[in-house]
Amino acid sequence: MELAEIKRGNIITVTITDTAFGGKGIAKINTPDGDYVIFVPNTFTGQKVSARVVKRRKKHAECKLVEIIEKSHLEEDMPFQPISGAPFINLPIAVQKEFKKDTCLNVYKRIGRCNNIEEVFDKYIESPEVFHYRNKMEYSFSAIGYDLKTKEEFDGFALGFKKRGTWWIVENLEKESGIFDEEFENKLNLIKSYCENSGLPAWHPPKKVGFFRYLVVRKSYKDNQLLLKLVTSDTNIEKFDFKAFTDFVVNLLGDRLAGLLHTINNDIGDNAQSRIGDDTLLYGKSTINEDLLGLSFEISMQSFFQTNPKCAELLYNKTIEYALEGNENISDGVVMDLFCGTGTIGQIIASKTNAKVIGVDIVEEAIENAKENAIKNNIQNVEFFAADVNKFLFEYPEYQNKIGTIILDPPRAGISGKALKRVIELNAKHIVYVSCNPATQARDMEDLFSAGYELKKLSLVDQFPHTSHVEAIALFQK
Ligand SMILES: C[S@@+](CC[C@H](N)C(=O)[O-])C[C@H]1O[C@@H](n2cnc3c(N)ncnc32)[C@H](O)[C@@H]1O
Repeated sequence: MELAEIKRGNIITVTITDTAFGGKGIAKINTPDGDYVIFVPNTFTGQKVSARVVKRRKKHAECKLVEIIEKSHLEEDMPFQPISGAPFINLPIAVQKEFKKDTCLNVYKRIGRCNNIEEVFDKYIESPEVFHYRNKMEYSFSAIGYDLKTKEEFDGFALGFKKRGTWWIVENLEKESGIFDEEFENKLNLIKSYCENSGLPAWHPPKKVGFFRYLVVRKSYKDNQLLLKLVTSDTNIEKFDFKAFTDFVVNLLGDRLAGLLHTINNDIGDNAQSRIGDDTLLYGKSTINEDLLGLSFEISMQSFFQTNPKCAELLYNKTIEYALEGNENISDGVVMDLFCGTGTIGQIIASKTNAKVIGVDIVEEAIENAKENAIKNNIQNVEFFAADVNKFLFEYPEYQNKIGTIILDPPRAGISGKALKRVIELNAKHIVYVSCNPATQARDMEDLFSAGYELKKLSLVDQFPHTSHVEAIALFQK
């Protein structure tokens, strides 16, 4: 290929020769000035792909994957429908492990300037279940579909996942994806047909009109039950028979249906906000139960709960091991569980020690769940606050020098600079930093090192098989 073909908007064909952190495939063009590098996310060494150029720079270009033309020699055939959320499902798990481990450790060296990462690296924890491991899925409706057989777009009614690289086209899920509940996904087509036959239209993302928007499903592995939420706009809502829809879903899922919710959302964006709104309970209950490490958790639709619960037990075991390591006097100080979600980590620590534990999360529903869960688990030495972490630490300066241990588990974007500064001011001796994004965790390492913390141990957990994502647990001490 010629360098002249690398123009914004052009579709190019390249062979991937290497894979970088985050599942970014790399292709190269030889030029008299050295290699020109082309990045194509969600591709792997050995694949021949077509990709759209989205950014052209002097030495490299960023592209979006359009299609995989030829599989990599490393890939195997799988009986699942390929979806954009599981781009590496055809790669053996051992190959995924090697690339995740190598690229993550490299990020800690490059961004975190952590030159002894190999020495402090503790364990790569594999997911106990490689397939059907997720406990939550979000399916989109769209009036613009993509037929996987004819490889053509169609106007009509689709329910499934977004086509790679688009926010407006949906590929119908004709058979299960291999990462969520097999029985449910094989019935999704029936839900799609029911909705389509109602005569109301699927959402048209570019025009921002239509009725059916999302179907969100949460699964309890403990009870083998499903909690569903249908998100619609309110356009012509009076024409939709919710009673008949409820009867249909009850009939379809039988005892497996824990509850069915409906949410109206007229938000024109295509973000997480578009899935939330005031819920109406159409059937059953609005929460499901899950057991983790002997504790019981009630979870609502909005509350964060680790998406791979069997692997989360291993993640939490390692987190607790790090929190207790060289920390015999943990019960003398306060333990803070920042970004606590439904309070899982805080409750496990509280159940194993006499320490006073404080949990903070911004989602009020999650904190409500956390409080109820603590009562249910008969844990008294824990207190939960619904607040922004930064504001909470600002409003409660009295905790400074009283905190022995901090657990940090921020969302993918990481902790804000301001909040990290406040965490550092708390002057805790032990920080266990759990992260679903090693890049932002590595970024924050520099500040922790400058504040006198040393990275003692780091483990990676394969919470998300078949994606480029990996969870990391780092133990810092001073
Ligand atoms: C990765 S989850 C961690 C959840 C929990 N530790 C667990 O394992 O279940 C990140 C959490 O951070 C919360 N969050 C995001 N931004 C926040 C903020 N500014 N202040 C407090 N919590 C926040 C989210 O609601 C979410 O529950």
